[in-house]
Amino acid sequence: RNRHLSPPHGLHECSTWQVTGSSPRPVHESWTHAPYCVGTGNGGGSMCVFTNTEFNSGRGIAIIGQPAIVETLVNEGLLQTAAPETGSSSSPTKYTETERPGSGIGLYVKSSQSYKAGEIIMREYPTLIVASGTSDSIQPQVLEMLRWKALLQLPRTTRQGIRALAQSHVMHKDEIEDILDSNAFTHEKGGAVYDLIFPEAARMNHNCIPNAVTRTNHTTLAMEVIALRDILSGEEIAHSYLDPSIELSFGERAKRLGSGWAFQCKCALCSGGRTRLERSDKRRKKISHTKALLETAKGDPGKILDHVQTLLNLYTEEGMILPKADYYALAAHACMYLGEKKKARRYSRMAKQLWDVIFGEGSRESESMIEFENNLG
Ligand SMILES: C[S@@+](CC[C@H](N)C(=O)[O-])C[C@H]1O[C@@H](n2cnc3c(N)ncnc32)[C@H](O)[C@@H]1O
Repeated sequence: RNRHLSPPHGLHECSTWQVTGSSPRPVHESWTHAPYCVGTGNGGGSMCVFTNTEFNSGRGIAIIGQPAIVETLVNEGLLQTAAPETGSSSSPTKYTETERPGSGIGLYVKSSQSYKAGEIIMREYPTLIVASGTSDSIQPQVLEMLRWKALLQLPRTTRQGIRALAQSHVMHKDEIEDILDSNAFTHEKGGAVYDLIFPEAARMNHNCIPNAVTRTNHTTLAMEVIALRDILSGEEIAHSYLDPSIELSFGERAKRLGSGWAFQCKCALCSGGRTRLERSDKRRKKISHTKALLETAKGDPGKILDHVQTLLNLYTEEGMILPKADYYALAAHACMYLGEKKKARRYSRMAKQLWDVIFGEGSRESESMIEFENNLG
């Protein structure tokens, strides 16, 4: 499916971002329009459009899905807004949308502004949700009609914002389907998959060496974009549409981005010339090879530490930040087995620092490193 891939395992989990507010309102009071339903023809089920135009200070939200799934989402707190979005007075933006040839609109840090590693760049609530299974259990024309119904029920500004998003214009696709394919973020929750439209976050371009990462709140399905490293004035804010924990060569990335999103990548690495690309491909191959060696080193902390240090150096040279967290943690454990407490503590802190960024402070991953340090004595 042509979607922003799910972030690497567990990345969507956000255990620290607590939702405040009262208990959810009854489901029947949640919508400003009567739910619009069609039978799916599969065992008498139905697929509906649920819309609340007042949600999120009048930006609105429309959801396409089976009533039971949507009811569960609402009961779990979907319609509670937990924290201000960026762009509000309490959270002004330090980035701006700029159009550049080759990659269209992207998000760039404003002049004399910057982000620190771990800083929240953007927080946004979804405006359109398509619940999983929807496309498998319903005729394409009916689904197309439901998508249009959902869009047309949204407030005009929101609708215009969604229709202004990028499209691939390939294969005479339906407009809304094309917008979803080019812009939706996928989130998994309770065995279901949701395609989510965040009109602002959707302006983020792909980069093969991302400086930002996204995480989605499990309850509200709001998305946060976090700086993976310091991002300076004028720099583009970009995340990876591909799973950054897999080292793909330039050719493989080009193939996946072409078939998934129908574009040729113009990020600094991909347009940086042959020498740079060849070096990167070689390094990524070496990373894969070292990972394979690591698999064979099980039970030998000395060897594990050697391979992990090689990997960490290669990731640093390549500018890849996200995959390092797991290896910092592994290095910490290897050092502990080798009796090198000081080094173990250092690696453990590096793992925690990165997991704080990726999953949030207080996340299971970050807490595990605190426990590790406590057990070190
Ligand atoms: C989610 S949108 C990103 C925002 C988009 N540039 C816009 O103008 O709204 C995805 C589309 O942006 C373009 N794009 C994203 N990353 C790119 C990159 N690294 N190089 C070239 N085009 C890119 C492609 O057209 C892609 O289908």
